Amino acid sequence: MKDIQLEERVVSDHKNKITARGVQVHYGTTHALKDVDVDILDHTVTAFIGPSGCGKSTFLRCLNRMNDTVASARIAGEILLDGENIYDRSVDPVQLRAKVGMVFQKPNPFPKSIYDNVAYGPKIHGLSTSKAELDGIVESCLRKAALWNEVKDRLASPGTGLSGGQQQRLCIARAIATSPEVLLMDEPCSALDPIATAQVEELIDELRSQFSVVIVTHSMQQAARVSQRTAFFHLGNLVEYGETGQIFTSPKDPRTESYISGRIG
Ligand SMILES: Nc1ncnc2c1ncn2[C@@H]1O[C@H](COP(=O)(O)OP(=O)(O)OP(=O)(O)O)[C@@H](O)[C@H]1O
Repeated sequence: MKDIQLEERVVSDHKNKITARGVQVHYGTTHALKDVDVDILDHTVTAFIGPSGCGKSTFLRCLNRMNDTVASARIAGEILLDGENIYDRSVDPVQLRAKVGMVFQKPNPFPKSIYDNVAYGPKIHGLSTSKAELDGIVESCLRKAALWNEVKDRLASPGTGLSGGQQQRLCIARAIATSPEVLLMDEPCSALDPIATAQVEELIDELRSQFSVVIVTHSMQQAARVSQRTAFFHLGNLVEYGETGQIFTSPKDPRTESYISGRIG
C-alpha cells in the first residue's frame, strides 16, 4: 500500500453526525455485537473492517434500524442521529431510512424503469410537487451517481437491464434521491469488476461533500483508499477506531496489527 498517501489524510473538525454508545446486539443466543461506542463524523467516509462474522454489517444495520426486520435481533444501547435517539418510539423507521440511506452488497434495482427507480423515494416521501421537479431530482441524482450520460436516452428502460456496475450506481442514485444525511454501504463493490469498483470509489469520495458515508468492506486497500476514519471489529468488539492513516500505519491494538498484516481474518 506504499502508493497510498495515508499520511496526507487530514481529518477535519467535522461535527458528530451519529453517536453510538453501549450498543449490543443479540440474535437469539448469539451475542453479535458487544458494547460498541462510536462517533461517526459528518462529511467523512468511515470504513468498518474486520474478519468475517465480526459484526460489521450488524452494526451498520443498527444505524438505520434495518435490524428491526430481523425477528431474532435484540438491540440495546443508544444511537443518536444529530442528538436524537433513533430507537425512540416517536421515530418512524421509514422516515429514518430516508435520512440514513443504504446501498447493499448486491445491486438490487426495483423491477421498474431507470427513471422510476430514482423517482420512487422522492414520490413516496412527497419531495416533489410537479413532474418537472421530479424530472430535475432524477437527473441530478443520476448525475451525482455518475450514471446520467450512460442512461439519459433510455430512462424508460428497466433498471435490471443495466450492467452490474451501472445497477450499483443506479442504487446509489436511488439512495441519494431522498436527500439522505448519512449513506450506509454494505460491501458495495463486492459484486463489481475493477473498473466499476474504481467508479464507485470515486463517487464515494464525491458524496462525502454532501453527507457522511459509512462503508463495510473486506478490502483493506479499499478502506485505505476511500476512508478518513476506520473502525476495526473483531468477535463482536470494536477493537480500534481512529484516523485511517493511523489505523493502517501504527495500529495501537495487537489484534488490529495482526489483521492488517494478514495474520488473522
Ligand atoms: N439474521 C441473523 N440471524 C442470526 N445470526 C446472525 C444474523 N445476522 C448475523 N448473524 C450472526 O451475527 C454475527 C455477526 O454477523 P455480521 O453479518 O454482522 O458479520 P460481518 O462482520 O458483517 O460478516 P461478513 O464480513 O461475513 O459479512 C455472526 O456470528 C453471524 O452469524
